[in-house]
Amino acid sequence: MATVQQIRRVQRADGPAAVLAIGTANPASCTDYYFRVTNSEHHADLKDKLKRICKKSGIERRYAHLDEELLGAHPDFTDRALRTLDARIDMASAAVPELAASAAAKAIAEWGRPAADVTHLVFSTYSGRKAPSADLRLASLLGLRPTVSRTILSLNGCSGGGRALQLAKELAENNRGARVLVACSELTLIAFYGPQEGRLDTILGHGIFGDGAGAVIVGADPVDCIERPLFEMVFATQTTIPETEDEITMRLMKGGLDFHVSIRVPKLLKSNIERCMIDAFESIGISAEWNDLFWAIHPGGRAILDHVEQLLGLGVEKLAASRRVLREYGDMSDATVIFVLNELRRRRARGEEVAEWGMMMAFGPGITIETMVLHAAGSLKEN
Ligand SMILES: CC(C)(COP(=O)(O)OP(=O)(O)OC[C@H]1O[C@@H](n2cnc3c(N)ncnc32)[C@H](O)[C@@H]1OP(=O)(O)O)[C@@H](O)C(=O)NCCC(=O)NCCSC(=O)/C=C/c1ccc(O)cc1
Repeated sequence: MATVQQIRRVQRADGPAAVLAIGTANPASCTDYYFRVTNSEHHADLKDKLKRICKKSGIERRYAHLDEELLGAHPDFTDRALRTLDARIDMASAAVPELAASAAAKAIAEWGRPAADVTHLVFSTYSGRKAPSADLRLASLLGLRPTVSRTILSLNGCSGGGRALQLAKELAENNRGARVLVACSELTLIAFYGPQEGRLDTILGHGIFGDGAGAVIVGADPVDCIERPLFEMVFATQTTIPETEDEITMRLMKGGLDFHVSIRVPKLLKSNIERCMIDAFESIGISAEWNDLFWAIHPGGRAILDHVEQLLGLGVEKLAASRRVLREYGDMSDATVIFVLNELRRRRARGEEVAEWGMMMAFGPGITIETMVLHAAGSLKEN
């Protein structure tokens, strides 16, 4: 008769969890219509503020599911005082898993194994308020098996990608043979409003947030000749900055998702992230020079990247992956860090980033800091 310890040993994977494949997707249309379609041309001061934020944002393009045609059919979305949450949730309930499915299909194709080999699904979105939720719809769109073990993370905001990847790491390392699909999918339609005096968060949101989905396959002990690890997931932690509950908030109201991002966020992160990084590397007994690492920092805004770069004395190329994702897509909340990992692996494949060890960080309401130490696996390949 086997002992419980022996059973546990057999249940656990031998090696560390690794990112085995990455896919991303965005809606087709770009967002450049805000003041025109919200009939707000008369808000000259807010228009100027949005221009100032856009100019300083480091963003050139963003994508949105809510295009002019859809908004034409739902003009009430511009007024946060109207009861539009149900209509927004209905729209998001269909579109969020569909966008996730486009990203996941690319990740599964790169992975090289059938979708039915996925054993666990971790889905993060702030757009849900329904059960069964987007994870089940995604499982059905992809043809995952009925025994797939699903977890949905809701309202984790921009740190949701980091949380989902950490959960995937734990699942993969504690269940021999597990293959975890992580999917993060966000559509800003849930929080789309016309400009309003005194609601500067809306202007900030329309300056920097965009729609996107990211998917990652995570597993330990890769199968030879089929699975090719990109990044090994070596160590992960979550930290909450004390007394910052009110700095980033999200709340579902009758008129949509009400969010607040305080102007203090970049400085609060600057004062707290280095401790998380030092603690992470000390826990695994590795001493790291910050410029010797590769970096996957959540680009929640240009100011955040500037603060991190300045604090750690990073060379200009070190945050290039985060800056490129910010420039091309904006802040897509929890999906963004997956885009950064995808960009990093492209840069590695082109020889533009050669560091062996790396740091991934995502930030969200709490203020929560998700930290993961990564190790670049040897067999990097282009998408
Ligand atoms: C690109 C920014 C916005 C501006 O650049 P800057 O170098 O700071 O420039 P300025 O200091 O001149 O600021 C330009 C204007 O932006 C204004 N601003 C500067 N942060 C702010 C501010 N949080 N509020 C509202 N005005 C501001 C600032 O007051 C100023 O207004 P004005 O004097 O009238 O020109 C920069 O501050 C920046 O990158 N901020 C980081 C934003 C940030 O904290 N992101 C992390 C959290 S993201 C997050 O939680 C997402 C939640 C989310 C929720 C819903 C969704 O659908 C999707 C996502």
